[in-house]
Amino acid sequence: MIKTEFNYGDIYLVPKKTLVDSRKECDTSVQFGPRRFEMPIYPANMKSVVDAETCEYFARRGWFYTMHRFNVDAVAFCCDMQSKGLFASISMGVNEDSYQQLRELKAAGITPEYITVDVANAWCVKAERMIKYIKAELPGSFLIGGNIATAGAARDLQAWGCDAVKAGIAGGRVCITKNKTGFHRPMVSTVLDVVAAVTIPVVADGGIVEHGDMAKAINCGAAMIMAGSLFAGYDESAGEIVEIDGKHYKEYFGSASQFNKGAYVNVEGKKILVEYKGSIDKLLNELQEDLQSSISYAGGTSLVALTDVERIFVHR
Ligand SMILES: NC(=O)C1=CN([C@@H]2O[C@H](COP(=O)(O)OP(=O)(O)OC[C@H]3O[C@@H](n4cnc5c(N)ncnc54)[C@H](OP(=O)(O)O)[C@@H]3O)[C@@H](O)[C@H]2O)C=CC1
Ligand SMILES: Nc1nc2c(ncn2[C@@H]2O[C@H](COP(=O)(O)O)[C@@H](O)[C@H]2O)c(=O)[nH]1
Repeated sequence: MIKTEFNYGDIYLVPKKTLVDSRKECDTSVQFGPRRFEMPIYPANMKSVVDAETCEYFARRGWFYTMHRFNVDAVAFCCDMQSKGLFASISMGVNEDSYQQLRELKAAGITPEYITVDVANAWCVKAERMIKYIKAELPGSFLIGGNIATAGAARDLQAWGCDAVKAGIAGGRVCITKNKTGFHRPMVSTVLDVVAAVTIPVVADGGIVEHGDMAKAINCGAAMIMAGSLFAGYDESAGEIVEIDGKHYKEYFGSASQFNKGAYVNVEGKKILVEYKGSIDKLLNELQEDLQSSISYAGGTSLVALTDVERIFVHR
């Protein structure tokens, strides 16, 4: 039997009576682990999206962030953030270089507030070992495990010790996993399944195209949303600026791209150019305004209202 599954573009939310006098009354903040953040969306832990400056910018603004894990000195990064009174949120892989970084953090007495285990398919023995290791060695860190795309994977990651899971396989803009391996699940179906399977928060990762997709992800039960291409075209994004025929672009490349890996081995990502749009401040304000508006259409004053509206599937 072939199942029908849905992406953000296949669904819409049905409006309720608005009860606030202004969209400004709608509160977009979210509790995620030990902290509360202004918005439930944050930039992807990719080298072409975030660097140390991006992370500091988001943390100072009261938004969540996660530093990527590619050639990063985790001890130096965490020390720098924490010495500035900001939280430290880092990523780890599943190989020896990541175990080494974790040993160094522990030896230096540093506990990052957040650690994300970042692999393509975290429903695997190497991620299981890493998740259990982090929970044993740095139990004070809030541990996000990803990525996964099914209820079974979500249950296992919770059982292994994750405090949150990150859901979304092969739905990203620079992803070529589905082309090269045949594996993928649309985001709405992924998030609904994963959320129903666990009692820990779920991060919906990838595939955000329209601002309204934030409300749709939350409607499906996501606590947080990770997005790459949405944040890639700005001054504060990490990618390089490229000029072609007088027009400016920013590089956006997958973590499993040849460009990021430095070799054409197990490549499951590509590099693209996205339109350069200047300062990110305008985008962040607009995302917040749009989400406030979504909450008002849901008839509420906070994000929880979005989980209690009817979801319709649109056949195109
Ligand atoms: N969200 C998504 O859909 C996807 C995201 N990515 C991103 O790309 C980056 C690289 O991901 P990833 O390749 O997992 O990380 P790494 O390149 O760090 O690989 C992790 C380790 O796991 C092994 N490994 C990776 N994939 C498999 C597999 N399918 N079967 C068995 N062993 C495997 C690798 O060995 P070996 O290389 O020898 O197999 C390697 O030792 C990450 O940042 C990830 O988030 C990549 C693809 C999909
Ligand atoms: N299949 C791949 N997925 C990747 C790669 N690098 C990152 N990613 C995933 O994409 C999202 C961002 O998606 P977007 O639609 O918001 O642009 C990111 O968070 C990762 O989960 C890759 O090389 N291959």
